[in-house]
Amino acid sequence: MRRKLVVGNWKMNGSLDQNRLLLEALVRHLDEVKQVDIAVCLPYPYLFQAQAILAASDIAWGAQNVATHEGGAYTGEVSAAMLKEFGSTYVIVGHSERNGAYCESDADVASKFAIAKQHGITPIFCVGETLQERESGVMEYAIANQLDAILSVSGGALLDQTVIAYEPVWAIGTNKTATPEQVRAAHSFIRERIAALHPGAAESVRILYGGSVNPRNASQLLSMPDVDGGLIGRCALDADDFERICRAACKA
Ligand SMILES: O=C(CO)COP(=O)(O)O
Repeated sequence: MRRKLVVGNWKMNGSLDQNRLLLEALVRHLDEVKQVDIAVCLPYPYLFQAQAILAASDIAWGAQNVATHEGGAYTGEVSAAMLKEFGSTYVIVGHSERNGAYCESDADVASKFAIAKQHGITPIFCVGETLQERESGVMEYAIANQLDAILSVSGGALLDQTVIAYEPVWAIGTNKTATPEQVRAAHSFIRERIAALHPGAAESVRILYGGSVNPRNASQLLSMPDVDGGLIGRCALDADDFERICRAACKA
């Protein structure tokens, strides 16, 4: 039985003052929510602050990206070892906002995934189709390609105990949530694809849905078969909304 996981992706939002209020509110609101795992992935400069405020709680924290290299002359990059020093449990890799704007390749994402695992950080690997791919009927092909990039570099065994987020690009930040049936179909496709290569990993990997999840649609989306939680953008920036989504996940 997989435990549900709800992760807030704060993206490039926050300030020391805003974060303190939000993190302290999350600690208070979520103190008694024990049935699901909860985490926030915030911008690098605030990992230290998250560590200070969340360490005594059950809420985990992590980053939104990681370097493909261990260290050295890579201006502007942040290594997995550095994330680990600040207590990061998770790191998001392959988010579509990075693939598009920063030209991250499948090979880059596969390296990030592998290096995070080597440092004991759980990668949250994002996959998902564009609207054009869905409308032209190649959605499964697109997702399979993204998955295979990881499977070919890391092998199925590395997927054990990791997290995949299905985030249809057209549903991110748009209020166009995928329907429960679309979510179910995509999640079951992802699990079957992994099972074909590595049945053990397919059972343990948690598959989250991300894309315009809010307190009103969370119960239905998160209770679909093969959905093991959510990756939440905008609604993770509001303590009440995030709490309601976490509570919905408990009942899902
Ligand atoms: O990109 C997302 C999470 O990684 C989803 O963002 P929204 O929940 O704001 O649509």
